[in-house]
Amino acid sequence: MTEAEARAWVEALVPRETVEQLERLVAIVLDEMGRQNLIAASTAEHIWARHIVDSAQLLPMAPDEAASWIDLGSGAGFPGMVVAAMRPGLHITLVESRRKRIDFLSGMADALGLADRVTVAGCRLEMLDSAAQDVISARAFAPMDRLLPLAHRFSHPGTVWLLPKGRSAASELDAARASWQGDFRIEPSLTDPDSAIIVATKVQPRGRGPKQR
Ligand SMILES: C[S@@+](CC[C@H](N)C(=O)[O-])C[C@H]1O[C@@H](n2cnc3c(N)ncnc32)[C@H](O)[C@@H]1O
Repeated sequence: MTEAEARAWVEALVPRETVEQLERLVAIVLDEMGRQNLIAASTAEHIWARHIVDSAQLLPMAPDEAASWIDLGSGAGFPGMVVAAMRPGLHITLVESRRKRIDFLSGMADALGLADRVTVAGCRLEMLDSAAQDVISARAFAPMDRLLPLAHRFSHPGTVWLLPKGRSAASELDAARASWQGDFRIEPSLTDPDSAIIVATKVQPRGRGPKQR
């Protein structure tokens, strides 16, 4: 997907004000790159395809009625801040443990006018109080067999898990299935033929009955 195609894809999906908000997000991330390594430098020239659309492509996979979303290891705000900009009505928690990135995310939420719907949880996920969420996302955070035990306490029986992965999607899923059950599927990525998104629901440890909300 070229940068022009990526922008056109976004423009077809959201109103002009949201596109402008995403333009500000892009400018803020690129400006911060002089101070900290938020995204791989090689991807900066392709930020609309590699980061904006790569994040936004999760939205159609999330239920329309979702009201809460937690993004694990948000880094520069991908995918969580993009989702917050594109889906009004959602409350999003961005979990990030590195001080400079926490400050960056808080500043960006303020600058984009999203601070009332975005909570930056500036701590390690392991330290965050449990709170069930309708959607859990995590891009480049941890392999599934480490992520599911860490994050399962943020789920309820209807939670949708959206996990962008590289080539490892199928092998990670196989490994996780040894200890976890649920409805799992792998969706192709729009932005990279070598990548995929694991979509999961009803995730629970093997051998345990349905978890009560
Ligand atoms: C490889 S980066 C990915 C960032 C972003 N999701 C993306 O795809 O561009 C992983 C991020 O997770 C954060 N992180 C790693 N372990 C964490 C933990 N246990 N709790 C919270 N954040 C964590 C790191 O500080 C880093 O910003």
